[in-house]
Amino acid sequence: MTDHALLLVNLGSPDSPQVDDVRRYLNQFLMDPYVIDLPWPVRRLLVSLILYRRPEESAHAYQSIWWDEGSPLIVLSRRLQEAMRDHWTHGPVELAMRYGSPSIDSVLQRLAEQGVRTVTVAPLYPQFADSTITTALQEVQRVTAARGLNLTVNTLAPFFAEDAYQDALVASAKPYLEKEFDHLLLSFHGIPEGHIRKLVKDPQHDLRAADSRGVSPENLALCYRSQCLRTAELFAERAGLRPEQWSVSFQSRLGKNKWIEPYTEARFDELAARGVKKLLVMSPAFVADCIETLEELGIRGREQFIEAGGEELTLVPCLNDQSQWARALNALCEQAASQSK
Ligand SMILES: C=CC1=C(C)c2cc3[nH]c(cc4nc(cc5[nH]c(cc1n2)c(C)c5CCC(=O)O)C(CCC(=O)O)=C4C)c(C)c3C=C
Ligand SMILES: [Fe+2]
Ligand SMILES: [Fe+2]
Repeated sequence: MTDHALLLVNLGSPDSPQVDDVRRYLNQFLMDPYVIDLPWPVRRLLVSLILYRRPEESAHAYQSIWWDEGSPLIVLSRRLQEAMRDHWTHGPVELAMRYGSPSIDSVLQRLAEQGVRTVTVAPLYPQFADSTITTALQEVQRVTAARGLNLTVNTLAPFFAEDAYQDALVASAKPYLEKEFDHLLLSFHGIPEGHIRKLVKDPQHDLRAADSRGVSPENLALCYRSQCLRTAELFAERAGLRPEQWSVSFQSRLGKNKWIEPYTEARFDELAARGVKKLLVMSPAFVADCIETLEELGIRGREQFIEAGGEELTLVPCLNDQSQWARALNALCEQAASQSK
């Protein structure tokens, strides 16, 4: 059977690190109602205000991490796509981006024209959030309906607790954990608390909880923050870390709303003040390195930590196209494909 495609979906980057391309990308990204969940006129006004200054700042940040081949996120996702071609035997392996290019629209149309009948969609996010997974799957549904594509679509569920993913994560971090370090910070991308409150109706659910132990399966399935905590707890257990050796934080806050805590920026200062000199940082919300890891943590975060009295910040690379991760992802996608048959 060669008519069953695997479609990897990631977030996407600007076409170039120039201000105009960054503005266009940010406009598409931030006007997504799953990202800024305000009524259209208010969202338009807010995004226009953000676009007054942000494109220049972000372009500067993108320029500091851009590679000759392009955006690290796209280049690394392409490399993963190539690696997956050695494993996925049911048809083509494609890559699409939720924002920018290659768009979900262009890739699904091409697959349908090639005679593909079934698509297993793999959003490349270990944890669930409306601003990542829901919006990507909605776009797949929208395009399929709008273009009248005759495609059966099945999807890979959030995989933060899957053994194959956790094993790959531990294997990727092992060389770093074997060297001397004072503390491991697991920094996840943040989201506004309101995004979680909208999904988790249980008023008892604690968005400030220090761990995910008391969380019910129903709340865990909808709460991005609890899933991040659980990702870290499972990782630490497998990696044999003691509780005082690691902690969790959330980065990339945008705007004035309350985002999930603790904030990564605050943790850098606290850890340095506590005497941590050698800090390891990993980001298990991303499967590919991107501006958030390379610039926010690797450049700005390092500067901040060292100014606060730290000595060394080492970034553990994301899973990228590591062979154990490609095998693990294929096994997870095979499961997703067979469960839907
Ligand atoms: C882990 C997954 C992600 C979640 C959840 C998420 C939510 C989210 N993001 C923004 C705003 C921005 N994010 C930006 C970059 C970016 N975000 C993710 C992933 C998640 N975002 C990735 C992989 C990237 C990197 C893209 C790249 O090209 O490398 C940016 C752009 C960069 C910048 O200007 O800082 C913004 C803006 C919001 C508002 C949000 C939840 C509501
Ligand atoms: Fe983001
Ligand atoms: Fe960021």
